[in-house]
Amino acid sequence: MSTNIVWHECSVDRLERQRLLQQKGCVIWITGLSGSGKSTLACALSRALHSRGNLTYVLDGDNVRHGLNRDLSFRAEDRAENIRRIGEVAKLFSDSGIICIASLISPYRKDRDACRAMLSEGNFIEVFMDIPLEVCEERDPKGLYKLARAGKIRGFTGIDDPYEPPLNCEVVLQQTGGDYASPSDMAETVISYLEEKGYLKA
Ligand SMILES: Nc1ncnc2c1ncn2[C@@H]1O[C@H](COP(=O)(O)OS(=O)(=O)O)[C@@H](OP(=O)(O)O)[C@H]1O
Ligand SMILES: Nc1ncnc2c1ncn2[C@@H]1O[C@H](COP(=O)(O)OP(=O)(O)O)[C@@H](O)[C@H]1O
Repeated sequence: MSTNIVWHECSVDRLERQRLLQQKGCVIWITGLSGSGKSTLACALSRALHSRGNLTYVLDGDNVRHGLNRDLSFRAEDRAENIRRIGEVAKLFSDSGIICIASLISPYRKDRDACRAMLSEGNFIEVFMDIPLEVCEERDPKGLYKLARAGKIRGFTGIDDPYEPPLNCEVVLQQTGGDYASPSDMAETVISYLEEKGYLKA
């Protein structure tokens, strides 16, 4: 525990950074099962916003586990710590004025809500990839569901570990008609939300 520490204020503040970037910093938190399309959406969204002149940064669970979170496993306490750390880093990015896109399973509602509580009202935009387990399992791009079904991976989300869907999130992406929206259509849905809420201007 850190004790005897005092916050040091800097004269260059969030508003000035946002004015420089002509946008508002925020966190877009993409949650969903493995294979639901979180990373694909994160990259499509980052690309689409970048093309419009908006500065973004993607924090992908898989990628952050290669460095900052390499010491964490997939048991509940370690997932909670993974989410907490990514939440704290995302908060710093949003304070810098950047649109931070965090894409990680983040299976527990309590952990996601704790990240929401770190940010000011409105600055945590939760996006739920509402894709059924059967579809994710059918996609299985890394072959992990197959390993989990064979008992070669224990505690795999959706198979023998829980996923708690959001109850009240800002954006839900799901099947429309008989088909799934393309990643770029999904990115446009999120961008429309950001535009409507005024994040894409200072
Ligand atoms: N046991 C278990 N359960 C779920 N996922 C597993 C597991 N073991 C490894 N993987 C791979 O790790 C990726 C998920 O990492 P995250 O940091 O997003 O997970 S979490 O938010 O801490 O739950 C996840 O990546 P995505 O498929 O992109 O979601 C998997 O490739
Ligand atoms: N909107 C989509 N429609 C159809 N397939 C998709 C869509 N988004 C992603 N995919 C495919 O689903 C698989 C999993 O996507 P990925 O982004 O890696 O998911 P996650 O990060 O949630 O594990 C990949 O093979 C990807 O090409």
